[in-house]
Amino acid sequence: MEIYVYRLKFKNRFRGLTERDGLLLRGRAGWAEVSPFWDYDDAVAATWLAAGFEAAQRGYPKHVRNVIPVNETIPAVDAHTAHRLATASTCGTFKVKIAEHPDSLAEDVARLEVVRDAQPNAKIRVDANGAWNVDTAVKHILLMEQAAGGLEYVEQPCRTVEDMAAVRRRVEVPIAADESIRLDHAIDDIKRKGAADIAIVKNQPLGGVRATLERFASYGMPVVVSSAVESSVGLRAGLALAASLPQLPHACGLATSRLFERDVTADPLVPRGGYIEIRDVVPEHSEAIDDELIERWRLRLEAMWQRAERRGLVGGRYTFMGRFV
Ligand SMILES: O=C(O)CCC(=O)c1ccccc1C(=O)O
Ligand SMILES: [Mg+2]
Repeated sequence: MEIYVYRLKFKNRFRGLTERDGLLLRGRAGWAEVSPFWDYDDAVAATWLAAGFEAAQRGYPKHVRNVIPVNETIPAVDAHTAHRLATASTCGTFKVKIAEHPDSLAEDVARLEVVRDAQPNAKIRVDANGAWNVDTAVKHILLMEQAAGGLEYVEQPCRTVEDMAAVRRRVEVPIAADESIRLDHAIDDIKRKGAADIAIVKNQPLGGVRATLERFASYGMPVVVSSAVESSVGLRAGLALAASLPQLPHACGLATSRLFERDVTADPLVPRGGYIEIRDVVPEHSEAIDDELIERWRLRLEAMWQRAERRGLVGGRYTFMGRFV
């Protein structure tokens, strides 16, 4: 297996980041991505590695559909930019990032109003990334529901399962769990406490397509497959997961390629008419990468590979090829 480092630039700041970097794996079955964020430790990163290793060596399980409905992702940008992004989109569902800083309510409301103005018939969902306490969540959700003229769901309004459950009892808008699943692996607690209506699932943090599919039956609620803002190589794995689920009642959060200035391919996985068609992706581009970043990835890969090997998630040998060109 050959492993390369890639780097891409965001058009607008996303999750506080201006760029995205990670590893591209070429295995027996094809290309795959491993791109844990830098704030994750080696134990967490090993699970992300398992997802990419499996995809590169074994490919993906059988699909039950070839096109995946997706949401447009509107980052926490100013109202003018949000309006432009929403107008340009062919998607029937919009996910609007909100609550990016403590005083963001007025900006959040304005962003939702312009998205609704640009897309009168679309479904709109919001993602608070766990920012609120229970009272703030209840208050803001009601205001945002008004601003958006209805919300499909609110993703992770509070950080803890208890608070999510409390909010869910007090608002009618459905609640989706993301960080509670992807970081805390608390699906059993979510079910026990009645904390969510929908589960957000992400391929890399959950350890790959097969591991996530196996767990799906026990979730007991609809799932939405979302990206970890990967390159099109990583998005391809998310599409494979969405394509293998027995039911897919909601649009998936996989339309994130356009958040980059330029993807790893000139033919990226972007929606047409609100759907992404599934196909393999062969990378041919990365932004320039300095030696220091290459060295950081080389060391991190060694550490996560050791961890994953001890857990029986990877095997054999790899060749670290350095920067991808
Ligand atoms: O779901 C989407 O539309 C985009 C993906 C996304 O928002 C995201 C991307 C990287 C890390 C966290 C998140 C998140 O859903 O919170
Ligand atoms: Mg989220």
